[in-house]
Amino acid sequence: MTKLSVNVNKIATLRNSRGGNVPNLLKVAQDIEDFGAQGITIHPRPDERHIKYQDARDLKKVVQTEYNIEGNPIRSFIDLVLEVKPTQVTLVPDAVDAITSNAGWDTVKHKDFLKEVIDTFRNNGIRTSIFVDANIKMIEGAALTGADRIELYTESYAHEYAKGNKNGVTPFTEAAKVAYQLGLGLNAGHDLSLDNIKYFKENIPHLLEVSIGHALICESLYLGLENVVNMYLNKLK
Ligand SMILES: CC(=O)[C@@H](O)[C@H](O)COP(=O)(O)O
Ligand SMILES: NCC(=O)COP(=O)(O)O
Repeated sequence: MTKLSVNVNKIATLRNSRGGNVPNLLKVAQDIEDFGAQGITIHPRPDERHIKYQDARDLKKVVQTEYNIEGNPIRSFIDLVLEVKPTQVTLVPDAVDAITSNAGWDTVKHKDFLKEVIDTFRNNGIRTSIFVDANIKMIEGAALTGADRIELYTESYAHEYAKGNKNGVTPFTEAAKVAYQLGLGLNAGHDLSLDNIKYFKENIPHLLEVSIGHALICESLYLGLENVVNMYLNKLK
C-alpha cells in the first residue's frame, strides 16, 4: 500500500499572509487525517517562510498518523527534529534561499556527513529518509549511509509527464527496483499531482509513501480539500 502524506506548507503560507491563525494549521492537518490521509509532512525552512519551528512542535501534539519532517540538516533543524521526534525525518539538501527543493543529495560526496546525521536520528528512534534524484549511484550511496528509506525527487518526472512524455517515468522505475534490492524503503515527492500520480504509482514498484503538497492545495481551491484527498487515495489504490 502506498501512503499519502499531505505536505501542509502552503496552508502555513496562507496563514502567514495575514499574520493571524486563519487557516488554523493544526485543524487543517487534523481534518486532512480525518479525510483519510495516512500522513502529514512539513518542511520548516530556515527563514520560516511558511512552516515555523513552533508549528513543528504543535503538530506533534495533534498528528495521529505518520508525521514527516523534511529539511536540510543544519544544527537548528537537527535540534528541532530531536526535540519533536516525528515518525520520519527526510534530509533535503536545500540552499537557504532556494524557492523550493530543487535537487537530491550527492550521497557519494556527502557520505560521511549523512551517515553521522542518519546515525543521530536512528539512535533516537526516528525513521530516516534521504531525498535523492533517480540516479543509481546516488541510491547506492544512500544505502551506504544506513538510511531506512530514500525519497525520489520527482520534479523531472512531473515536468516530462506534463509535456506528454510518459517515458520520464523510466528512470524512476529502475531506481525503485535498485532501492528494493538494496533494502531501502521507497518514498517519492515533489510536483506530484492529480494528473500524474496514477501513472507514477502504476510504474513504481514497492512505493511506500508519496508526500504531496503544492498541487494538492492548489487543486483543493477548485475541488475541495476532502474531495481532493480522496481523489488521491483512489488513484493510489
Ligand atoms: C522536499 C520537497 O520536495 C518538499 O518539501 C518541497 O520542498 C516543498 O517545499 P516548499 O513547500 O517550500 O516548496
Ligand atoms: N517531499 C515532497 C513534498 O513534501 C511536497 O512537495 P510538493 O508536492 O509541494 O511539490
